Amino acid sequence: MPENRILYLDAYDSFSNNIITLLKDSLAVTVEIIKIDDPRFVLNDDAFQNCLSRYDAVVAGPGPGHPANPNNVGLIGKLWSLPDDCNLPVLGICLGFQSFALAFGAKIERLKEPRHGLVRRLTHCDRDIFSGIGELNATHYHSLHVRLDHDIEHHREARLWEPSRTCKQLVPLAWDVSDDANGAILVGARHCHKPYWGVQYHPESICSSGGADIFKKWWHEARRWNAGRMRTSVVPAALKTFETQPEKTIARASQREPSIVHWRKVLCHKALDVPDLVNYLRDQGDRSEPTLLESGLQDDKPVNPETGRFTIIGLPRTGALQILWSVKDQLLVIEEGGKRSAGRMTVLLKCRSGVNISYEAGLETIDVLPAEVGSARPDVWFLLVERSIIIDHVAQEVYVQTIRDNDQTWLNDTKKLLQAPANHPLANRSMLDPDSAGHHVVAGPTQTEYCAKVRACQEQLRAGESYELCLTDQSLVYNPTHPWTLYQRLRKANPAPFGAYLHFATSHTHSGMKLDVIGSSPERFISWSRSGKCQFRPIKGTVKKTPGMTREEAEALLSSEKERAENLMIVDLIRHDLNGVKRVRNVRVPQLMQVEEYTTLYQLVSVIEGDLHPSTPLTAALANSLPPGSITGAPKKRSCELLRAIEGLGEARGLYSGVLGYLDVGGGGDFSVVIRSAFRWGDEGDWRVGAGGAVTALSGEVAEWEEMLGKRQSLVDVLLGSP
Ligand SMILES: C=C(O[C@@H]1C=C(C(=O)O)C=C[C@H]1O)C(=O)O
Ligand SMILES: NC(=O)CC[C@H](N)C(=O)O
Repeated sequence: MPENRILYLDAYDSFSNNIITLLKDSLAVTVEIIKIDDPRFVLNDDAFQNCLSRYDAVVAGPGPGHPANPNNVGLIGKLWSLPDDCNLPVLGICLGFQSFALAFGAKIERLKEPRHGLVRRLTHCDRDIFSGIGELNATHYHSLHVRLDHDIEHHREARLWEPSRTCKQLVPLAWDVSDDANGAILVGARHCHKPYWGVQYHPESICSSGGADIFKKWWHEARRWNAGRMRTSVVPAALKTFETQPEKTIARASQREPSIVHWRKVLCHKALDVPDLVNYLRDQGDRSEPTLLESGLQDDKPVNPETGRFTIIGLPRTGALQILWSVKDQLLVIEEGGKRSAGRMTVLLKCRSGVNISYEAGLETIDVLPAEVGSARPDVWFLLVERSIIIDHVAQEVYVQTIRDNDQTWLNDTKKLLQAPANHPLANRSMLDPDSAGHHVVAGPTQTEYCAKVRACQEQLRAGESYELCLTDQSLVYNPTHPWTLYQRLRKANPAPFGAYLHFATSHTHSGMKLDVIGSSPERFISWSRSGKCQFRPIKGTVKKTPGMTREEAEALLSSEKERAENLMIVDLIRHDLNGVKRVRNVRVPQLMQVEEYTTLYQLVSVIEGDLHPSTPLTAALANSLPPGSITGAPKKRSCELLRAIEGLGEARGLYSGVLGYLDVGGGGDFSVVIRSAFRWGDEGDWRVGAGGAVTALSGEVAEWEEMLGKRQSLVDVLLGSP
């Protein structure tokens, strides 16, 4: 274990874990994290100073808000006035840098045009922490900036590196002089004699270059300063033993023992027709409704063979085990065979089954209060599925599987059924029921309202409260037609890698709860293999397919700075979520911003992967990453708080923008983001269709409105019975 210790002060940013990982990887140090509002230290300076004495240096992190607001900087604000004998080296990043500069006389001003996810070439002094760094691309995430009152226009370039008249203690180290709208922006500085450095960009971003080098140079300077003072960190013995304890947990790998699955491979005479098969299974009387997670096809090929390879038809038994969690009443219900009991929350992550998790359940994991909702709804709903039919659309194979003991008869009968030739009972069953009358739009946003919300988001972005906000809205559509009929229309209109037809219901007679879902999501949230390789595939960046639009044209539109910035922010955010999982290794980005084509839209998609340690539960990355970053914005916590107020739905987002998928009995799992989907509670007649998009400083309000319409269109068309 390395002896050197860095304290990271976390201002609730969504990139912190990337900084921490880069520090650990490039400096071979231990990094410990304290939140800026840690109650042990905010009102107790002695305790804070005592805590600092255990570290060799501090990194004061980025974050939302303004450095003059004590709630936004918390403990970071205390660093700049430490008594001399407590002083230690600090690197401030973005908000941390702004707090440093503010403390020594700089002004903090709003940029004319905020810079969120923009990459710029820096001009640096080639000295100090920038010495020998060479060309540097820097990703910026800020709305505010530090002004030293350099009159750049009227000075020779050499003056860039001298302190200004008003801030004599701050020595500039790097500038961005490429920006016509904002003028020269200070992006690096140090104190003239105290051990404080700061940068106004994100060295850890996937699109920044030289991040590790900057950290190494800073660390070199920091150690030199400590050596000059003969300062060493004091680690109490108790802390040392505490740190070695987690090693013991490695032996827990046995958690991954798979349950016993009985299965048969089926040789089919022709490709199975999924609706025919589901129709047949639905007619089989004594069971619950089949659950369908379908990989959509176009011209008999998977729409996306990477994410949409398998179709999984689940056949839950009547009275199957279900586990439900409700955020509003904090109630966990376990139901099996019609009987109910209460249990502890920890049961949830051990069950392997079909699962849906609402946006609000995700908010609960990041300590954000959800919107006030009228009635308690299940926010997590697990359903144990013992029998299933799996169609592999790539290898063109079909499997029948069960985890029930002594289920050979069912296995054999189902195999026979699937093998039978073309004129068997499965054929031609997918006649659609006629549409029931009376469907209509019940409620939805108007353009005026939506555009006002886009502007409200942009005001928060300009104020530095967020870097990107994924604004969404909900429309209600009444259509009493059977959901299965509606799903069959949807799968034709908008075949997607994460098609879903689900009917969940509790059997309890008094407060029976029902949920219908029809979905056509293009977006994988997370999948993980039994060996612990996990993958996120955020979509961010959308272009509507207009008649005659070529892929080249779509690529040109999606390569704009606005679309790339939106995507980059979410890539960095998801890297952070994944880097925050205990003992995760090798977080990487094998695909950065590639264009993927769907039925009605072109989208920009990135892939983030990492490897879970054998001692880490396989569900850890899922649990650590809710709600999905692509439907929140960044930084996640502050953005969700702002969205709650701006969206003002007076309603939960519910399953929309939550996640839906399965945990397989062997330990793997695959979850989509619930978008391009509709859901309906049994006690309400109306389908809820959510849609939205990321708002950045560069967004146009009408374009955002149109993007939202484009995203909800296929669902609204299906629900309104349009051809
Ligand atoms: C919010 C939605 O989509 C999300 C937002 C996207 C965007 O801003 O480009 C793209 C895909 C989704 O992550 C939606 O479809 O309702
Ligand atoms: N990345 C950051 O730390 C941002 C700092 C500050 N909230 C701004 O927008 O300028």
